[in-house]
Amino acid sequence: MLTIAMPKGRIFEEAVELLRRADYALPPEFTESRKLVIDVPEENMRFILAKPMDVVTYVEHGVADLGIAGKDVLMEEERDVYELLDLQISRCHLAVAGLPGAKMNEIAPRVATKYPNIASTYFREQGEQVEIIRLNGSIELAPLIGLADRIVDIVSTGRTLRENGLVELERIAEVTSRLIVNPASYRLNGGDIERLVDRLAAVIPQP
Ligand SMILES: Nc1ncnc2c1ncn2[C@@H]1O[C@H](COP(=O)(O)OP(=O)(O)OP(=O)(O)O)[C@@H](O)[C@H]1O
Ligand SMILES: O=P(O)(O)OC[C@H]1O[C@H](OP(=O)(O)OP(=O)(O)O)[C@H](O)[C@@H]1O
Repeated sequence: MLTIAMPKGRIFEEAVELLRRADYALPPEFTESRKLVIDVPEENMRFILAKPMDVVTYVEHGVADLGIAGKDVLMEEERDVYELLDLQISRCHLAVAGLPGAKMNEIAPRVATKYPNIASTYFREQGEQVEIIRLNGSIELAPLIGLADRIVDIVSTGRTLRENGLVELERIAEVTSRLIVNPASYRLNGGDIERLVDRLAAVIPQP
């Protein structure tokens, strides 16, 4: 049996839709219950529903064979998992943003983000030394109230930036969700996993 860690939240619906398009008969309880472990015996599969940032942890520890995770999450923490497939869902990008015209503080430049590793690598590569301030959400607030000069965050429609009077300054990376696998499980269950990959690959929307 294959165990798949699914990200709750905004990726979930698109991921379920993709699996259904690939002909996986997911029961209604998938979208209609609060259950966190859902067995689909007809497919010899078990799904666990986790926070998006935690999916990689379940897969790395081998309690899930496979998982679906945003490229942003995979970039932020180097984990011992393989990326098998770009699912082309939940498309967005990572960007640097700030108040229009506002310069970085020359003495103590600060960047607020939910992605401290991505942000510090990016600014280091630009040759800029900045202090990274980690926040858990509402990142756009930071420049508005003077906590930071810049933010590094996800941009999708651009609405949150716009409605808060911020502008995108630099694009860091494109983000879509990926199918990831535990390396040991891949060696053990290669055949089953390849069949799943083939079924998904056949229905992935073209970029
Ligand atoms: N507009 C968006 N904002 C944030 N994440 C997005 C967006 N569009 C797609 N994504 C993808 O969705 C994932 C985040 O999903 P979600 O917002 O449900 O989780 P979360 O922010 O970790 O959870 P929570 O808000 O409950 O802390 C990201 O890792 C990213 O890959
Ligand atoms: O470009 P947009 O379509 O406006 O989407 C981008 C926003 O969505 C995410 O926040 P989320 O809704 O996850 O809330 P959060 O601030 O709690 O992270 C992200 O952190 C941005 O704030």
